[in-house]
Amino acid sequence: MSALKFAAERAVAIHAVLTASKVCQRVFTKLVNGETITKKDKSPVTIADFSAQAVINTFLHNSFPADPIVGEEDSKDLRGEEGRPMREKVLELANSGLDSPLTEETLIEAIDRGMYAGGAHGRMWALDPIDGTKGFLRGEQFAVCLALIVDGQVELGVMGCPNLPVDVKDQNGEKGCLFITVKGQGAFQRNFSSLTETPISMSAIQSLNDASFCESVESGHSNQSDSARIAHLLGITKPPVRMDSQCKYSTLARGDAEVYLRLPVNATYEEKIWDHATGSLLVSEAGGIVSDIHGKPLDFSKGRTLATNSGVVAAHAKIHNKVIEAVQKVLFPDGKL
Ligand SMILES: Nc1ncnc2c1ncn2[C@@H]1O[C@H](COP(=O)(O)O)[C@@H](O)[C@H]1OP(=O)(O)O
Ligand SMILES: [Mg+2]
Ligand SMILES: [Mg+2]
Ligand SMILES: [Mg+2]
Repeated sequence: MSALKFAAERAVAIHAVLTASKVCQRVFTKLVNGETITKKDKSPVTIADFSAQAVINTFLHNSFPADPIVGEEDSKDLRGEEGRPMREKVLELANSGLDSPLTEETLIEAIDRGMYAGGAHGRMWALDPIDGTKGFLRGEQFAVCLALIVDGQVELGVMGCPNLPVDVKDQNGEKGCLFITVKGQGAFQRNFSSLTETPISMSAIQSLNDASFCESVESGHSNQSDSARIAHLLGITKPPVRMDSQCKYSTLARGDAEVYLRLPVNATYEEKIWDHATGSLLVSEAGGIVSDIHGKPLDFSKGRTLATNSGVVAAHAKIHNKVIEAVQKVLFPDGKL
């Protein structure tokens, strides 16, 4: 029997994401002053974001040295005298997850290996070292997300969700889930603590009345009043499941909710490829459809952003059409785009 496609990449990605997730867990709830800064775009970044990117980029470079990486973070804020205090903390934290320690120089190099511009040709990795940094800082959900993109198509995705309960019905039980998917090979979940992978799939609900939908905690990331109107139009009665990060996609993929709405709050924001690559493949391999608000597939070939898409709508394949109809009715009542 020949090995499954991307078996080597899958194994490396699992090891890299699991190690980085544990690095993040090490400082989770323990961040002190000087370990979080605000980026130019006003979003937060912590020593854990930088360390997780350094760790994953190092694993990728060791195994696939020719592969470029589109990663969210860069080393600007860690450079020079001003960046020294944070740089030293990032170095210590990153090295806690690596067998061969990085130096200050190789740390910066590792982080900046994520500056690739993306595009339509060849292999590249997309990395969000901590997706949902705001959730991480609040002590809630966040995800370490890594995907392999080949010629603009997402082929593999691994997501670590350190704070996600292994079983949604046991919110106080074990936490720490790893989600794994390869195109054409299905979607799987395993616990951080075990090697056993279990296939997951979306729930096949009969009626939208029974559905629940996920959206961002942050009203600045997704329009929550539009989503309430869409849910009402669809006959959804359950309150929204608000959750940070791509944990929303894994929540759908394992059947704990049926619809994910990410509705633009302004006309200029372009979604980033690392915010959707892993999650969207998980959902489509679990039986769902992921598109933008117009029903158009997400296009990962346009560079670092989903420049030709607007928002995200994910749902079980059987109801995706209906959800798009409702989204269009609410967002474009005159039929104009
Ligand atoms: N205006 C915006 N619209 C949509 N997403 C945004 C916006 N601003 C930031 N984000 C991104 O939303 C993601 C978190 O989504 P969620 O709210 O679903 O957890 C982050 O990756 C964040 O990017 P960044 O990492 O640059 O802050
Ligand atoms: Mg993100
Ligand atoms: Mg991030
Ligand atoms: Mg960020």
